[in-house]
Amino acid sequence: MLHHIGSMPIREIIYHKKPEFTLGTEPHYDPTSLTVLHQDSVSGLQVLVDNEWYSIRQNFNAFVVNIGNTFMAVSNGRYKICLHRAVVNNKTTRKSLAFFIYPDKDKVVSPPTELVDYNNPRLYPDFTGPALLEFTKKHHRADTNNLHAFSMWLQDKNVEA
Ligand SMILES: O=C(O)CCC(=O)C(=O)O
Ligand SMILES: [Fe+2]
Repeated sequence: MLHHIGSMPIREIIYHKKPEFTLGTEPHYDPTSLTVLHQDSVSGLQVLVDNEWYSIRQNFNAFVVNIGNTFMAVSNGRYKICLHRAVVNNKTTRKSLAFFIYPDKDKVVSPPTELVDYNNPRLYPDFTGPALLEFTKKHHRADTNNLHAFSMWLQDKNVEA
């Protein structure tokens, strides 16, 4: 289900219970700037740290804030994306509200000059939100070179244009 508040979509995700271990979402990075998640009292969200999956303790009174690829690019790599997935519970249906924050469509994503210097060269080229979304839809990459792959794709696209 997709609701819109201004240009910012909120999605209600319902994971119906399944008897066997099933993935609700494949491991992925969010293309957003930030994703704000509100989870009900059923656990299911997991993050990959040092090659191990850890469950995020569910807390109805808290939000989980995920850094997306756009934020990683705008911070010139200082803030890191985190691979995550949702697993389906075998006893209870789980509900999660996801609030996806994207840059305005026509804004160029570029890090502030303060974050770029000799020791911290530009990691990613300028891009727009819609270009990153197009890439994410076409190539669902869940590896740490996600933004690098996007940069290469963007270059090829610009050469073609
Ligand atoms: O259901 C969740 O808690 C996570 C959903 C998610 O990662 C996403 O929609 O990008
Ligand atoms: Fe996600």
